[in-house]
Amino acid sequence: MESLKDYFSQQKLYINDKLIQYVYEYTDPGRLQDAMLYSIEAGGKRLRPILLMSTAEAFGAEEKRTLAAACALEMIHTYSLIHDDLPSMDNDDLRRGKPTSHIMFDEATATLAGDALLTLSFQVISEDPNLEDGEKVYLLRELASASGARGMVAGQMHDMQSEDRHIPLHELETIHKNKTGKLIRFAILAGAYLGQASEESMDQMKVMGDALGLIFQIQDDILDVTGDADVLGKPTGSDENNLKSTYPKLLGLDGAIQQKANYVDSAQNALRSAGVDGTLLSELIHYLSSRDR
Ligand SMILES: CC(C)=CCC/C(C)=C/COP(=O)(O)OP(=O)(O)O
Ligand SMILES: C=C(C)CCOP(=O)(O)OP(=O)(O)O
Repeated sequence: MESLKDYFSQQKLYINDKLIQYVYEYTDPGRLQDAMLYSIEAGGKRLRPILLMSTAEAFGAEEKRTLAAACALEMIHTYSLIHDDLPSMDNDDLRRGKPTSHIMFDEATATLAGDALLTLSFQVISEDPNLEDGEKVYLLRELASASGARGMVAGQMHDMQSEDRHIPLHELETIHKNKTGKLIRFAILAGAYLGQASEESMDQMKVMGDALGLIFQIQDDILDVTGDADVLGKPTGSDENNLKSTYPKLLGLDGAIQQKANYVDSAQNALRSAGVDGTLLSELIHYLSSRDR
């Protein structure tokens, strides 16, 4: 197999082309389209669509059947970052190594570009010619649930409400499971579903998806303390500045690293039990837990 880096670059190109194609196909020239393209083209590792497509591949799904869900997921993720950076939320100036949308355009345009990416995500799944109607309903339901008022949006609300106060570890974990974990869980779930995984395999993949979401967020918290803003493409130290509770703050840096290692074990165990060729996914777990992203 080619190296993980080559695989990533190849998948990224493929996903980027399709994302841009969708924006042109479903929007008209003008400021809104410019703002949507600006954030989509600003970069980003495309981890969520890559996870979705890699899981689908492990279960033998045809690649063309995975692209709409993969791009929809990245659109929702990109919208969430645009809104997360707004002055009313984290008030950040830099994202993906570039000025944030509200700095480049203005606050109203950034809000609307986020709204348009969110709604476009549901449109591209619902109109995809490679999916059966039942599959579309499943994907739309799971994506809405992962991103909505009991998913990512709930996590963001809870996160904001926890600023400036000490919260216990179980509460921090609930925030992360919703804010970051649910989209990552969707990537794994949707990939396994499109590959027609058995019920038993789906159950294991859900466990893996939950663990991976926490691994991802713990690493993000760690990098906010130890990372390099130039490598990350966003400021470091913002959790400290916004007085946010994080794993390193609650457990200390070593404790956070240990907690992450526990979740890596759970994710790898669940993957082994899923009865699938998990070579690539296993490498991805390792990559997500260790990379200077
Ligand atoms: C509905 C909305 C707006 C959801 C935002 C979800 C999200 C994961 C934001 C980034 O979190 P972060 O602030 O911890 O990360 P970063 O350091 O990248 O800003
Ligand atoms: C959920 C969090 C912690 C925000 C950043 O996510 P990524 O690290 O995946 O950001 P991009 O590569 O997509 O910019």
